[in-house]
Amino acid sequence: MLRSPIPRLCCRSLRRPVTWIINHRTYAAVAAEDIPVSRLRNIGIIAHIDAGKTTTTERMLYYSGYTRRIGDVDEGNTVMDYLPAERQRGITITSAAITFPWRNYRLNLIDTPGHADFTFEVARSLRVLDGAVTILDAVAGVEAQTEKVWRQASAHQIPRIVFVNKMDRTGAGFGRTVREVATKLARGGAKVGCLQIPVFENGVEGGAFIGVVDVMDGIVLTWPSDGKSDGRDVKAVPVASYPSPALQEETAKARGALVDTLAELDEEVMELYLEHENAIPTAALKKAIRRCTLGNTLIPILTGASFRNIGVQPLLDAVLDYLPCPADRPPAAITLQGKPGELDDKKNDLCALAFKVVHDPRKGAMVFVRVYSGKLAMGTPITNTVTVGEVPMKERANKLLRMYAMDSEEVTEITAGNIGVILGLKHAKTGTTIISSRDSRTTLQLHPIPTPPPVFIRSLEPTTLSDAKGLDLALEMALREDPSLHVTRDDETGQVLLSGMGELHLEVVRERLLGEFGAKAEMGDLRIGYRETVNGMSAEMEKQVDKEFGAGKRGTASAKAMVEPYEEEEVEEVEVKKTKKVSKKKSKGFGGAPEEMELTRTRTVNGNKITTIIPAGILLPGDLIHGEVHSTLQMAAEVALVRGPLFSAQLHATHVTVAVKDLLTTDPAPTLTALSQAGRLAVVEAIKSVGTGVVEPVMAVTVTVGEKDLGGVVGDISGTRGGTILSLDEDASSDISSVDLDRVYAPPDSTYNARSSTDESAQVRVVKALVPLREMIGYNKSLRSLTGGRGSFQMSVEKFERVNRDKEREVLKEVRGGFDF
Ligand SMILES: Nc1nc2c(ncn2[C@@H]2O[C@H](COP(=O)(O)OP(=O)(O)OP(=O)(O)O)[C@@H](O)[C@H]2O)c(=O)[nH]1
Repeated sequence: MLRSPIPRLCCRSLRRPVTWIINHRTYAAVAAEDIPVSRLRNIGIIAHIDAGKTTTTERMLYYSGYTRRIGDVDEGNTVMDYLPAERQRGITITSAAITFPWRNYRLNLIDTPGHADFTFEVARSLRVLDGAVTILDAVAGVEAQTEKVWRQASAHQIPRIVFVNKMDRTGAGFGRTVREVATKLARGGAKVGCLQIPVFENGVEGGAFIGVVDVMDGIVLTWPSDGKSDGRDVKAVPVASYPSPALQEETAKARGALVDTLAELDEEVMELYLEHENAIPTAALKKAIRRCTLGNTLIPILTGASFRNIGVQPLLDAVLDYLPCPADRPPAAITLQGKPGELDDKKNDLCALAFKVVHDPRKGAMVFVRVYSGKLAMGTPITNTVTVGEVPMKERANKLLRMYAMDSEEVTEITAGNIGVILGLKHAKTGTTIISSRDSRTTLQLHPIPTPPPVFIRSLEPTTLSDAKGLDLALEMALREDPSLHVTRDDETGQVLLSGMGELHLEVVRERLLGEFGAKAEMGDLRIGYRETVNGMSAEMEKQVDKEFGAGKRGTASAKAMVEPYEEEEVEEVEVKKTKKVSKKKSKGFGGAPEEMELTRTRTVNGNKITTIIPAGILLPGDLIHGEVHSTLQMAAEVALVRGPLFSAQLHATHVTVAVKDLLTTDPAPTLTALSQAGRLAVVEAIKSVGTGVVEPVMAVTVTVGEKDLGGVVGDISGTRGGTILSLDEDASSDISSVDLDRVYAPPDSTYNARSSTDESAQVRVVKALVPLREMIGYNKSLRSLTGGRGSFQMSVEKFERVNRDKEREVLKEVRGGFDF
């Protein structure tokens, strides 16, 4: 081990907490529009449900001077959880964005939900964040949803710091949690580094949790433990003068281990060590911590107890010191003309991503954007870009806001690296890329935000006929806000079917439709979102439509279609191909020469693949462009796939090929309408000709139980419920074997506080399994009786799977009724 004694303290380190006092000058400095990008931090707070994300965020707002009192989740008066449904339940549902100052930096912070039903909310926030703070409960350690959001953040290579919260609770274990981070979260050679160790009343030995040691600066930071303090009165004492030799010894060990880790990860530190031996300047080490964190090779770990107002200010410092500013991040990935590339953010052309839409009763649709390059000025005409072959939409950014959770401030521009809100947009929705209308790159797309497939359905009916319009309006708002919500209409019953990610998701949607959006409707029981899939490959079906669409507007077109089974792929793909040469023809009334080659476009939507074809030699009427014809066929196929012939369910894992056969009229609008109908009828016919079977959602289930309940829980899942156990205890995908725990530094856990690792009944075991959603009905109750109320579980959809004949019969019987979950 490299030796690194605690540095001799300079006055600067002792004065540090003074910078935690925010005054009005600091506020004005960071509110300025032209704040340098290096002083910006776009940060997310991510974790398992109840880890303390909102509690921590509320302290951050208080210490920054943004609020004058500390919001309390349990009393339902937080700034961040402002929806009535959130305050009532004490959980976060929608990620709130807030801007506040710390030192002379501006932080844009997003507090994300921890419940599995709202994972999409986390996914869309991660798209626009530069760094994240992962909060862990020191008693529960690394929980299932933390692992999930951690993986999501890893996919975007987002640098993270970990905050081990709730150190005041009995059973808290900092060392144990650090080791869990090393085994469950650290991937690809990344290492953990304790930037702090906890301080208890009796030093390291035990008593109440009162503070932390800043391992780098060698300062003990303590907070009053009387329960009355708001946490501003922090005491800073050099560890060398702190009356606990054990704490001094532990701090030296922690610092040595941190320097060791840095030397392993960072060449500069290794060189400095050779040069200075054991007196590497602290400033150089801190720079190395930043480099390694940004490179995702180091996971810095801090600790505290937000509820007791302990440890939040140093966490804010760490956000500034170790998490990236927008300029530290790699250029955003884009596609231009369907080809992948990187955004040139040095160019001053506007490029922004709409990552969230919220309907405010007074302000209307608020479109949250992150600006990646250039600047968005008030009143700018903007273009919502499209994929190849679609028509871009122009709108105007009438008003711009900077958000303070539910409050806002009007601004004149939003510059690169910043997050803000546009008011007055009618079309932009979650995932839309926005550029200036002067820019010709209308196919420039920042990577889309994928939406997960819905697995639960509830029907919805207006209370009276006159309430139908209000319900439609409310649904329109809900859909633009929440892309993980899907709405279909049952033509036969006139019912609206809402589908979503889980029971809680749909319940919250219901409350918002009826409460906030003022709809009057009855909601049916919860049902499983089964789907249909085609039984095989169909023959080519042809349909012609020859109709009058409005006075004198005749449209005649024919289309042909075929369907076949398809293995689902994860990412949306766009592909435009030209094939086969043919001779040219000209025809009066049609827009110029026919295309010489067949044009093919392929997309995956909703677990299905759709190929649209304009064969060579087809003449387009009027000024139609090929993209419009492709989009018409695409929409026709999508509509046909909404309802299968077996029980009117959404089709899944189906590849549709739909082609223009003939466009026989010269007026573009009615010709396209005729083509749309012909395309839909041809696809419906093709699906009917092969027939369909039932596919069911299969869930990834994580159950957390005590050691003594493990056998019963596993037996129930693999026996009664026909599930497949993937792993017992640790995450199957974690590379535990490659982590040498002897080389991971973590301080010993105080015997007073920590759960003993030999106490079998208290040992937590994690079961991971794949179980059909149908078999998870009533699981809440079963788990409660199997574990005496001590077990908990989470599930999210993993895949859809074809069911066998017997089960198909049962499902068909069942889809007419509801379930009691
Ligand atoms: N003892 C203790 N309790 C805490 C601490 N931090 C948060 N809590 C409590 O833990 C519960 C959950 O806290 P939240 O802040 O709502 O957790 P969250 O992670 O935001 O939860 P979701 O938004 O629902 O995912 C609340 O009852 C808090 O009072 C802490 O440091 N110590």
